[in-house]
Amino acid sequence: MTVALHPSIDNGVKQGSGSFAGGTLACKCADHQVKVGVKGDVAHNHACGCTKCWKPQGATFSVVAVVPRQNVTVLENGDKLQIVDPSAVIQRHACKACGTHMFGRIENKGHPFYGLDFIHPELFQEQGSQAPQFAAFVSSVIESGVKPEQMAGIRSRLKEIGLEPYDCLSPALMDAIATHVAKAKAA
Ligand SMILES: N[C@@H](CCC(=O)N[C@@H](CSCO)C(=O)NCC(=O)O)C(=O)O
Ligand SMILES: [Zn+2]
Ligand SMILES: [Zn+2]
Repeated sequence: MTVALHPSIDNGVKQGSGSFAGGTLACKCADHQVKVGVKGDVAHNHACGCTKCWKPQGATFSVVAVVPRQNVTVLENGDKLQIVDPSAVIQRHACKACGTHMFGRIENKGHPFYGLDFIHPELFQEQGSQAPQFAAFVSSVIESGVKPEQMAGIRSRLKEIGLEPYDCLSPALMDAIATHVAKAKAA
């Protein structure tokens, strides 16, 4: 049986249109859905194995991407949003009724990713946003109950669908973080 990672990638990674102009994210409630508008395409889309990112029922990984925070607007039913963990670096604003994370925001102005919000592209009502590019925090799925002996199968399935597995972020993002830290130290 094929290893299940996340419903949006289990049948293969669908490439983005390359011209996604943005759209609306909707939560999983049957009515009074929380709706969040996003301008423009997402960036650095990835599968994330960490315990903090929201996953749909039964998924092992989340699929999460970033957008400039000024491109994110709560459109409807914002009164249903609450911050999951105010002490986390990424403050995830989730629907109180269905638990779906609508956007994650970094409020620490010194953080390397300050200015970017984390969103889940599968919640777009529209098609065509950037496809996942890699898999991050892969070893962290063990913290959610995956057995260590399942990891070889998970990593090989990720590679099979074109998502290079990393146990932190991708080298490009880790380099960006280190560059920010080095500049902050030098200042
Ligand atoms: N092993 C931990 C890792 C959690 C973690 O550090 N997650 C990253 C990536 S989230 C999106 O890529 C992170 O930056 N977290 C900050 C935060 O969540 O506030 C675990 O699995 O919990
Ligand atoms: Zn909801
Ligand atoms: Zn994560």
